[in-house]
Amino acid sequence: MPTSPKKNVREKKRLQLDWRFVQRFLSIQKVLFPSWTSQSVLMFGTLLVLTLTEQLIIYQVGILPSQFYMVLADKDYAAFRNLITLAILLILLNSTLKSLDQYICSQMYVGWRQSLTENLHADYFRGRVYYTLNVLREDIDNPDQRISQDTERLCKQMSNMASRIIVSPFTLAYYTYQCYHSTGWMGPVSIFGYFVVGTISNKMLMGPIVHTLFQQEKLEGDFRFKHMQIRVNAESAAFYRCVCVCVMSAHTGLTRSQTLLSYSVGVNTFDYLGGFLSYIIIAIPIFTGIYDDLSPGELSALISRNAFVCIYLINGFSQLIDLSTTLSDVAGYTHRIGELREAMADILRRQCDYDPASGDNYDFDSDFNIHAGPADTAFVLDRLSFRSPDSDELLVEELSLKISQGRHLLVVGNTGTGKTSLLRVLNRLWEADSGFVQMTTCFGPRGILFLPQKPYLTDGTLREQVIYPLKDIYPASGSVDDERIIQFLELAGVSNLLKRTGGLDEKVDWNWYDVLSPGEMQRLCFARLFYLQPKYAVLDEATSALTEEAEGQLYRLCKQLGMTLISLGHRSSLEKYHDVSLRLCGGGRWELTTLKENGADDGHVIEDTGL
Ligand SMILES: Nc1ncnc2c1ncn2[C@@H]1O[C@H](COP(=O)(O)OP(=O)(O)OP(=O)(O)O)[C@@H](O)[C@H]1O
Repeated sequence: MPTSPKKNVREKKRLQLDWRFVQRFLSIQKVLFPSWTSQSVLMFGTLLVLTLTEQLIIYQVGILPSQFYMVLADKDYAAFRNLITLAILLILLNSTLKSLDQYICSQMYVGWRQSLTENLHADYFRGRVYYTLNVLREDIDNPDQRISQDTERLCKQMSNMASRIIVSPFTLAYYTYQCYHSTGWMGPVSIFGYFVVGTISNKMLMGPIVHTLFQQEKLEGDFRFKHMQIRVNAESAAFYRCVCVCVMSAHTGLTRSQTLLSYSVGVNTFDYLGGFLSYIIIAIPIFTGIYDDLSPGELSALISRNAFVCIYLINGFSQLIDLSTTLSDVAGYTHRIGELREAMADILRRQCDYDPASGDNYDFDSDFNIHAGPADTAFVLDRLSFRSPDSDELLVEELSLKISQGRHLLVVGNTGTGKTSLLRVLNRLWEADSGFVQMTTCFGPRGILFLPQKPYLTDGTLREQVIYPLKDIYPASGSVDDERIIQFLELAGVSNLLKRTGGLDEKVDWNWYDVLSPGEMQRLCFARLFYLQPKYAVLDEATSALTEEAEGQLYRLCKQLGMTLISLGHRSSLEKYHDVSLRLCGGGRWELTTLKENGADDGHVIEDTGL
């Protein structure tokens, strides 16, 4: 028996910098760097060359002061002039390289964000993954936020880290050598020891940050979602006069900044102590008399050079420690995105027996197992039983039924008895408990089209509303189509929209949901149905906001256009447009009855329209 998706809720583990983070991070890197010849790899290589060159220049700039000490002590004017020219050239070169480095980092950020978003979208919009994630799974909060904001922040942080991480091994190795050369083993050993102590204390302070970031992002998502709900349902909320979007996101922001406070005290202390350590290291060879034979000018030059080398080495380590702040953010975002990817892969494997890692293309329609069968049949249901996701009680038990062309079916029953759920099972949004659904017609504008209980409108022009889900003007010859669309808008009773929108192709600056009344929305959906003329129209209380008279007109039109109707509704007035009635009685029980002959009711509404 298939398990309910809601029972898949995984136990929440505390997320941190662990092996799971490494696995998730590497799997995201495979998306960002798909092959050795990919653009990201090329950019990364260029960045490596640039940052290394930049480091060579920085070294030259760093030892300039020691050369200045020498020439000033010797009062060598010609050498001083040459040194000034060299300094200006080096600084110009350095700033150019730095700007190029920043440019490549920002390009990498854009490229990474695009690749990762496309990769997430590919799975999110494959089959019915987005439905399962948003409606049925409770373990993945705010998938939309993970795809938009978290992806953006992850890519931004990684691009910020990129050049620093690339260059670290080289600078650390080079300056360790230079430090050893100037101070003997004491210098590098004390700096390494200092780094180890700093790393251990940072790791301890950083642990809670990854988890708080994860929690904060979750609450940020909930916060935005609440605002979005208010935005979409502003009028209903205003009637209730009860709007409360709590300040939860601000609250966790506070918790996180408290956690960050102790952490940044650690990082700052490490940075400042590092500055002093360099002088202690340089002081040792001076006080032990190693440099006693040098003149004051030579000693100043040496101290300056040594100070640069030691401070740069300490700075290299400090930067690594500073990077850990960014790393904790990267870990938080990586967990959120990694978790989403794993959940999507899991849904795809369960629902569609498809492995996204295989790289094959997945055809959602093939998922419906369209069987060769009688051409005049849409569904054959054989002993079908199903329940709602978080319930143990069957909504419908062992339902056997054939839905065929020309035999209009009305599904009735009390609220919550499972009428819409039957459609969900037919549409494979929910798994059946047992039994079998055989489909012989495909979903889509020409096969079976659903008009859901809540009308779905796009945010485009009036034409786009009518032709939805088709995207292009259909058929190719636009003018004929315009006539059809206008005629169907008239027949559906919403031709006034043409005036309000200013034409079929005028972009409107209002939200369709805010300005159309529920009845207008339902009528507009009927115009869509007339335009698409599917073989089967599934109408889920599609006329609930209309009068019985308007309902009658629209139903008769659908039948005259050759559609077979499968309707869900409460009104007894609907019976006269159907041949069979399926009553869901609750507790799994159902009754199938044949309704009396209704042909006489099909009055002529479309006369000589050529439709
Ligand atoms: N996503 C969901 N998760 C859990 N339970 C759900 C979900 N959607 C619906 N249900 C439950 O399944 C049951 C059947 O719902 P369904 O929408 O099929 O009712 P209906 O017969 O169409 O009712 P109505 O006449 O009000 O439209 C209800 O108890 C409902 O609360």
